[in-house]
Amino acid sequence: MSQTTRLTDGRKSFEVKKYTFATEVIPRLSCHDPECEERIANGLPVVIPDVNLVASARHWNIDYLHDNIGDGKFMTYFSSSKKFKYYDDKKCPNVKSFKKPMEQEELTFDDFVQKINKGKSKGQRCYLQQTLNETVGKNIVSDFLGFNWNWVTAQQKKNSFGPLTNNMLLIGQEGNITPVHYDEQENFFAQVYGYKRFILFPPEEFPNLYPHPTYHPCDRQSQVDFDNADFEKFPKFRNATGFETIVGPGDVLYIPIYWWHQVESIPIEGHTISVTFWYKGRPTPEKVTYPLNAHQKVAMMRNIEKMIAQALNNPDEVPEFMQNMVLGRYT
Ligand SMILES: O=C(O)CCC(=O)C(=O)O
Ligand SMILES: [Fe+2]
Repeated sequence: MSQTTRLTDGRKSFEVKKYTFATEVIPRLSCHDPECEERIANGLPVVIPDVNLVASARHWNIDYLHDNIGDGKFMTYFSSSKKFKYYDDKKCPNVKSFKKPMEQEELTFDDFVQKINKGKSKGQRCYLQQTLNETVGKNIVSDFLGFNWNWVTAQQKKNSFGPLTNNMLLIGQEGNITPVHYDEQENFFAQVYGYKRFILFPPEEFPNLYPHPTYHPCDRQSQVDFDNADFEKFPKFRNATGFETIVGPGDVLYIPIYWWHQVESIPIEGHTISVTFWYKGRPTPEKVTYPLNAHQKVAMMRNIEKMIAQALNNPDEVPEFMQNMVLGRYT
């Protein structure tokens, strides 16, 4: 029997799996609370329950979307486990031994609904992850226009975020897990339907979470499996300490750029619906201050890794090169 612990979204309480690492709770603060503004300005996560970012979509459910979302195609991932570990197709040739952890297919919404039902009998899970685009029907457009653009655009301006890159619609089956990874964008994550558990780690935790190399298809993902952590291979994972929360309908979680996150759809409402607001990061400041912060150092490591892989022009040569460069020399 695995151990469990209890977490709350501020209204309900949920029993969730207890992992090997300790966590603190991410604060839940009103959008009118100056501390909420401060956290966003300082690049710290916060759950905001009252900003009504996607209140105009509060009636979204599978049936409504089925009737209104239009005839566009929706990228859908299929996994024979609970985990949906993202990989970049373009980087697959870089690692010959790489086995794709999930399948992907572009489906109409109608096909997606049918696949959910069929997949259940085949023991396969689905996760729809599609940028909202111009193919959506007029009711969805109207709901979209009703998002709280005033608030989110004011945040973008105040915090000097770059442009909005996209709004991703996520529809997951209960129990689906997006394993721990970081993104290179700022994210206001809006929960529409059902509940999700978020486990976050700051960029300082990079050495404890052992990301795959940048040339690897699973770049930005941790190599550590929380359900089955290999402490021999990844000893510093013992030092990891995180933050966590549960978001429910109406909640917005600010996920700062380069913050690690694992996301778990809580088994309660059958499925979960979420919408992301992804923004490019702040521009590099004209006057850099030292010491660099963890997020700037991660960005620098990524650039150096990419430069080496490009200069060698052969991903197979990167591991030995990197090891020759540091092993036994900096310890
Ligand atoms: O909700 C999920 O399963 C993943 C979301 C995520 O990783 C993100 O919004 O950056
Ligand atoms: Fe993410």
